Order: sequence, then C-alpha cells, then structure tokens
Amino acid sequence: MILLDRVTKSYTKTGKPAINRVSVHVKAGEFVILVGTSGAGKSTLLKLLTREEKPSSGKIVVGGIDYDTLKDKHIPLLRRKIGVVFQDFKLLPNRTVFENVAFALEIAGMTNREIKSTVPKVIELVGLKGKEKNFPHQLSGGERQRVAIARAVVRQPKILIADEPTGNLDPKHSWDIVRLLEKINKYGTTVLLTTHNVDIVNKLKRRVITIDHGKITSDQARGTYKQ
Ligand SMILES: Nc1ncnc2c1ncn2[C@@H]1O[C@H](COP(=O)(O)OP(=O)(O)OP(=O)(O)O)[C@@H](O)[C@H]1O
Repeated sequence: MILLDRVTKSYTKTGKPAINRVSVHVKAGEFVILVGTSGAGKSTLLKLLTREEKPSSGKIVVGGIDYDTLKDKHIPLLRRKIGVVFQDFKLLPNRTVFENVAFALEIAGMTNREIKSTVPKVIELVGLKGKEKNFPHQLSGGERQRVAIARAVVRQPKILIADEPTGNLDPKHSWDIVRLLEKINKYGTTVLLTTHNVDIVNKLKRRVITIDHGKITSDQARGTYKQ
C-alpha cells in the first residue's frame, strides 16, 4: 500500500536532510504508529505521502501510484486515496457538523442527493448522531476531532493519516479518538498515526516505527515507546 525506497528530503541545500534514506513498507490494512522527538521528521514523511512535499531523491509508491510518474493533474486522485486529520482539527467555523462533512463531497462534485444519503452514515460512524446542526464552537475538542475524522473518511480513502490527532485532547477524549481510528482500521482502512502519547503507544500494541534525525531507528510489530 505504501512503499518508500531510500527516500531523502532536504529543505535546504546545505543543512541535514529532514528525511534521510528512509525505506519502509506498509501493507494494506495495517495500523502503524510513527513516533520520534520533535523535529525528527515525522510530519515531513507524511507530507511526502500526501505530495505536499516532493522528495529530493528516492522512490515513493502509494496505492499503486508511482510518484515519479505522477502528474500534477492527478494529485486530486491521489488525495482521494488519503484522508488526513491534524492536531488542530481544521474545521470550517461557520459551517455545521453536517456541512463540514458535506463540504468534502461538494468539492468532489457529488450531487445533493448523494450527499444527503452519505453524510448521515459517516456522522453515525463517528458517534455524532444528533449533533449534525451544531457549529464547531458548540462541540468539545473530542467531538471536533470526530468531525475532522468523518470529513477525512467520507470519501472512503484507502489510507487515513492522523498527525498527532490527540495533541489537544484530554486522556478520555484521546482514547475515544484512538478507538475510533481502530474501528476505521477494522473496516479496512490503513491507518498511520503520529503521536507523542506514550500511554497510547504502549497500550495499543501496534506496529511502531521510530524516527530519529530523519532516519528509522526501529520498526517493531507490537512496539513500545519511551520518551
Ligand atoms: N518547510 C520547511 N522548511 C525548512 N525546514 C523544514 C520545513 N519543515 C520542516 N523542516 C525541518 O525538518 C526537520 C523535520 O521536521 P518535521 O516537521 O518533519 O518533524 P516532526 O518529527 O514532525 O516534529 P514534531 O513532532 O515537532 O511535529 C526539522 O529540522 C524542521 O525544522
């Protein structure tokens, strides 16, 4: 599903690369946690996958798409395969829960009819039934992150990237979000999670990839994390 072969990303010509000859393979349906100290290169790695950044060298293939031959006009097609959620939710403040989720479908050119049948199902999946008409400021942090997740998965991506999704949440809401990611993974979506939360990493017992100074320093099935 995700293949990186000796990928290097340097933001500057002289400085150390943010990602340095990283090779990794993630199979379809895996749940992978990326850990590493601040500045280790996790976000850069994720940005290479979403094509926000281009590698300086090396090969990237995601869902059968080889980035070497990927034309700019096909990037929307790639982004359809990858849903993304962030620490700060990035919701539209003047739109309701329903509208925030629907927006992802509107820009994809779906009809109103399709939107009306699809959005409620996803809102139910993330546990927000009854909150459709709330605006983001009328929700808790955990609920806002659920909206962001609903929006990320409404087009049924093959991969869900969650970049520090619990960074702004208390432990209870953090675990609710992690359980929701596990549920989405169970339905078949490959999940890539970055987190600094030791408790979450150590209790989940999933594959853990550690990045340090742009390199993978460990890759363990049922891994653990010490900060
Ligand atoms: N747009 C950019 N231009 C120049 N340097 C950058 C840019 N983005 C990141 N870097 C540098 O690349 C390195 C890796 O940063 P990155 O954001 O990938 O780390 P991270 O592991 O995600 O950190 P955090 O846990 O704090 O989010 C850092 O040294 C950072 O300063």
